[in-house]
Amino acid sequence: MTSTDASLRITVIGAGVVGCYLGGRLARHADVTLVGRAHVLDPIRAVGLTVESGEGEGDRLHVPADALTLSESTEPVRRSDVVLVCTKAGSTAAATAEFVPFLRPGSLVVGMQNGLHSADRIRDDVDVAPVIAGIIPFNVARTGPATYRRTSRGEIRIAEHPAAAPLLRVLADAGLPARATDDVQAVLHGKVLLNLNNAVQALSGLPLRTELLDRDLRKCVALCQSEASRVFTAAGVVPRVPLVVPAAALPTVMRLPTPLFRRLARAVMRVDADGTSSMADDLARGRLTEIDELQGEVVRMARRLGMEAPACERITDLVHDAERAGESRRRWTGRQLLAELQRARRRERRLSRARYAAGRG
Ligand SMILES: NC(=O)C1=CN([C@@H]2O[C@H](COP(=O)(O)OP(=O)(O)OC[C@H]3O[C@@H](n4cnc5c(N)ncnc54)[C@H](OP(=O)(O)O)[C@@H]3O)[C@@H](O)[C@H]2O)C=CC1
Ligand SMILES: CC(C)(CO)C(=O)C(=O)O
Repeated sequence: MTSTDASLRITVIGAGVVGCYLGGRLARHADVTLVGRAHVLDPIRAVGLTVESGEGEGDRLHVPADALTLSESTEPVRRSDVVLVCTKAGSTAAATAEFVPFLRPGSLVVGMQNGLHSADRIRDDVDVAPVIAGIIPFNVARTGPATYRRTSRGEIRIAEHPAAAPLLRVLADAGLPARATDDVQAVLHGKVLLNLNNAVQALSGLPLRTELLDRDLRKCVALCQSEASRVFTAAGVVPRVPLVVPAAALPTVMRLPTPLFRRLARAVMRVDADGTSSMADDLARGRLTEIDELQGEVVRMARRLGMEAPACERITDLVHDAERAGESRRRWTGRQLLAELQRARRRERRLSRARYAAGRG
């Protein structure tokens, strides 16, 4: 532990793959409590928590169970300096309602979820403490009952706030590159651009690496990204993509459509052969996904601006279909999914020509 921040008390609300990875890395440098479900905490109670990055032996940490506080109730928030909210978007409101009664003035709440509005929504329900956004740019996978592996790289971003300084210090002590950002909206939008890949990967049912090696699936992601980029530009946002990735040469098979896609691919190509996105994980476990915060958010923004985002809209519908279908959901090949998105775009172009003609007639 560092002498300065050893006493920083951090509670993770929603200890799943991201929360356990962060908690495990931070445990030697802060007083960490993981609040989560029994199916996640019991294996940790039994054997301790292991976190690794797959980047060498030295990067594997074992945290004995008694070096953490593990709780199924949010009551430990009562003594927290920092609360990291790591639930999925759909569980955030309920989780916030559970921890807010224990929140003490002077603590800091950080919403770590993907999507644009997580911190804003938490802030609506919190009046005793500042609530800021944090962005996790890397992917984490559960590789054993109590083992969590970071499968790609990137620097955590935390919205600039004076109360965030101790958190940034312990993240650095824990070897988790992290930086304050003065334009968190730009980074949140940049992260959404990367996460547009999640739905394509989840619909394909392929591991991330295999998905990114499929030319047609890459085109599907690029279609969504180009729609989103147009919408974000129209909204006056210049997204900052939160990736710090060495410019490693990509496999030659990957002739990639956009510079943005190349950045995603460089990060993800370092992923384990069978790494998947958080959305695939949700579908596999029969849970609702975060699609409404990703492609769904692009569609909502587009509508507000009088624009269309047909590929994002079609993907949103397909992921909702997959949520409903459960195990019998369709696994889309690249060719099928690309044809589906191109059809949606052609349909939209026809409609827009008809609207234009009707407007002139
Ligand atoms: N996985 C990844 O690699 C990345 C994920 N993210 C983002 O981080 C966020 C978290 O993702 P991830 O870690 O994958 O999600 P997980 O589903 O793995 O973890 C969330 C955990 O929180 C639990 N939970 C929900 N509500 C409560 C509650 N009220 N009290 C206690 N526990 C609760 C969930 O249980 P239950 O399932 O029972 O609801 C689940 O176990 C998401 O927004 C995701 O998009 C960002 C970057 C990478
Ligand atoms: C895998 C990645 C990087 C994008 O698909 C991700 O951020 C996630 O799993 O949420």
